[in-house]
Amino acid sequence: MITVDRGRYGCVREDDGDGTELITAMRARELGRKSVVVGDRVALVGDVSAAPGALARIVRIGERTSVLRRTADDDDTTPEGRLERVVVANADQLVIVSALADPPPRTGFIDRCLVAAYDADIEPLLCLTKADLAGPEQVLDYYAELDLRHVQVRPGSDLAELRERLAGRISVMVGHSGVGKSTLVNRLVPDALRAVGAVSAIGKGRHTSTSAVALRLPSIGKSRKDPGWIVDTPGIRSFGLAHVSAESLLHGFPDLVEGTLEDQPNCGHTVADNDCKLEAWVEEGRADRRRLDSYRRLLSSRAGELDPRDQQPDNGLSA
Ligand SMILES: Nc1nc2c(ncn2[C@@H]2O[C@H](COP(=O)(O)OP(=O)(O)OP(=O)(O)O)[C@@H](O)[C@H]2O)c(=O)[nH]1
Repeated sequence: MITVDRGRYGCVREDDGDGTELITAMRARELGRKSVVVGDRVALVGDVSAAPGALARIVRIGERTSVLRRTADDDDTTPEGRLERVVVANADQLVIVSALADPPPRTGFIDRCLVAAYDADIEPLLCLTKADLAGPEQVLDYYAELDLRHVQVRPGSDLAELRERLAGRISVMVGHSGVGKSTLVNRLVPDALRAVGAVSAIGKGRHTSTSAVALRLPSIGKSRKDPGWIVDTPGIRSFGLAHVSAESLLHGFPDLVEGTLEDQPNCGHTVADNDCKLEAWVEEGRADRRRLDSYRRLLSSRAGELDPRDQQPDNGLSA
C-alpha cells in the first residue's frame, strides 16, 4: 500500500515494474480495527483492475518486518504523548535529511530520528544536503563515535552514491522544514508530482500532504537491480518518542552505552542522578559532552519536563 487519503488506499502490485497501475481500495470489514499503513503488504479482493472508479477491498495485512512509530509529544502522560502513530510499515532504512546550512543542522532532531530508527530496528542513513553552502565536518565530528553512514548532496551533484544506498530497500525520508527534502525527492523521482497527482485522484481532488507517500525509484540505465522505494513524509515535523522507554532511548546513543555498564541498575542517567557514571565517562574524554547533553534532553522531555536547552546554536550546530 503506497498512499492513503481519506479512507481510500492506493496500492500497487509488487510485480508491477514501474508501479504505475494504482489500484484503489478500501478496508474490508473483516479487518476490524487493524490499521493499514503505508508500506503494508496487503491482500486485495474485488475489482483490482485499476480502472477509473474501480474499488478493491483490503482483506488481509501481511506480517510487518518493521514498524516505524512516532507520537505527537514525548511525554506519555499527555493525550498527545499517548497518541501513537505508525508512520510506515516494512521500511528498512531511515534517511535523515539535514541541511549543512540554512537551516543549520539540528543534532537534537537527528538524535531523535536515530532513537526512532534503532527502536524500530531500521538502519539510519544521514543525508546531508546543501553541501555547497557548508562542509560536513562539524556534524560528522559530533557523530564521530557512531558508525553512522552518511551521504552528501549539493545542487547538480550526481546522486549515484545515494541511489546506491537506496537500491533494493524501502527508505523513509524525514527532515524538518527547509532542509531541501522536497528538492531531493523530486530529483530522485522526477515524476513524483505525477505520482502524487495520481494519488490525489483517489481522494477526489486535493492531495493531503500530511500522510506518507511511497514512491518507486526509477531504474537507472540498463541496470536490472531493484532501485528501491522511498517513502516521503511531508507532514512529519516532529518525532515524538513517548512510545520509546527511557531505557530504549539509550539505543540512539551507542557511544554512551558502555559508560552505563558500571551504573547502579536503577540509575536514571539524569543530571539529578549524582552517581551516574556517564558523568565520569565524559570527563575522561570517552564520549562527547554534547552527546550526553542531548541524551539527557531527550530523557527530560520524555519525563514531561520543559526543554532546558539554550536556543542559540552552538558552533554552527543547533540542538
Ligand atoms: N544552496 C542549496 N539550496 C538548496 C539545496 N536543496 C534545496 N535548496 C533550497 O532550499 C530551499 C528549501 O528546499 P525544499 O526542498 O523546499 O525544502 P523542504 O525540506 O522540502 O522543506 P518544506 O518545503 O518546508 O517541506 C529551497 O529554496 C531550495 O531551492 C541545496 O542542495 N543547496
